Amino acid sequence: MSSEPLLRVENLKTQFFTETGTVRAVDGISFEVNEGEIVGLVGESGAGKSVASMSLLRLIEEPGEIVGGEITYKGETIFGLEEGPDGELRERDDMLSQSEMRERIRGREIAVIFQDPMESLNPVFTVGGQLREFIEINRDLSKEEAKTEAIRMLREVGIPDPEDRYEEYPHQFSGGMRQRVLIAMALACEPNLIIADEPTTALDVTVEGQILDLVDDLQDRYDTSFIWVTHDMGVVAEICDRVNVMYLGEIIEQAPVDELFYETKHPYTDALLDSMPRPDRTVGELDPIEGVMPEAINPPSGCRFHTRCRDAREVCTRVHPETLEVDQADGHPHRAACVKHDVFDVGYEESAPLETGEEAEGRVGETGTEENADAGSAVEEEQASTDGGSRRDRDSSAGGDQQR
Ligand SMILES: Nc1ncnc2c1ncn2[C@@H]1O[C@H](COP(=O)(O)OP(=O)(O)OP(=O)(O)O)[C@@H](O)[C@H]1O
Ligand code: NI
Repeated sequence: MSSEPLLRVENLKTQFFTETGTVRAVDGISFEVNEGEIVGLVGESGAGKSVASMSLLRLIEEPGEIVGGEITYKGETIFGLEEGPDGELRERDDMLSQSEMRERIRGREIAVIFQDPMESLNPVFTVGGQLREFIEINRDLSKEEAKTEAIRMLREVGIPDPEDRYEEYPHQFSGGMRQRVLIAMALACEPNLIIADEPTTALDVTVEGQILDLVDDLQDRYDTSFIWVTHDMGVVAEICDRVNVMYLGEIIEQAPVDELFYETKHPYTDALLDSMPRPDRTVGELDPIEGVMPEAINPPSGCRFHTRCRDAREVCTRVHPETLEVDQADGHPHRAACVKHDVFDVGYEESAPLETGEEAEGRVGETGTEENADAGSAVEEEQASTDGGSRRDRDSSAGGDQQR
């Protein structure tokens, strides 16, 4: 991509400082959103998708904090740190202020749609009234103009009889209709970017399909960019142009959508795809991912996925892989954080296969690992980390992070 991306996220880190320790919810993620793109953020529950989304709008609350990295939107700094005279990291001067975020960015430039419309809609006011007020405040229109615009938006997102439905309360709308209202609200200020955090998860498949079609259609017409958060690879396939796969606070694979599905480079993505219902397979063939995702408070050493990985070898317990470019597709990089790829060059081929999951329990898995022959020539050096440094020195107190 030649032009500057709309949004650029570099090495973003968000942590929660809890009584039991530091939760590294987002741990150094980098990605971009270009004009008019739908970019997926996919991963299991707890991967850090929502925390990442909220960080982009600086909506992280105590005990959470963005502790590192940079967020740039249209060349402006949403978040950025620099080293002060005392050597401490501090917020950069060019970082947008809280009031600029509130008045200029949130809603107007970057809007959010949440999973549960009932949390975003007030049950005691009419749907139309809430939409009208939102438009009135954010677009400096008169009450009458805002009402006309609200009805137009309701029609635009496929609410039948919008003049009548305008007067109704949220509980009189179905789940799918409420979600349409939230999409109308997000679109109302014609933002350049909409962050949608699992907005269709609570809906049945047919309604979900309708909403995804609607978004596709609106995206065409308004050229809005989206960050689409989901745990569902089916949704990713249907709607995304490019995808970021998250595991335990990290983006472990990043590629254009077809490339991700057909040229998968990370075993976790493979496992996610295998666990997804597909028309060419019966439900009986579904292969759920072994085990559960470990706690973000004390992630495994080395590659965080090694405890569940079919391809894990001894080296994976020691080397923490960066997310490196392993291929190109349609002018976009295909990045993956798995040392089995040659660019890592840490001795994966020579390393002894690990016994994980069912193999460790004595039942040999059908995915059986490759030849054992040359195993054992361990590689000592660790992959140098390009860690941008954290704002506070709290990192070291968290424990369980010996690999950095
Ligand atoms: N307020 C908080 N205090 C402490 N830990 C938190 C807080 N909010 C989130 N976390 C932790 O941050 C990690 C990432 O959570 P997040 O909600 O981003 O996951 P997610 O990928 O959105 O999952 P889901 O699919 O369930 O929505 C989890 O380990 C979670 O427990
Ligand atoms: Ni979430």
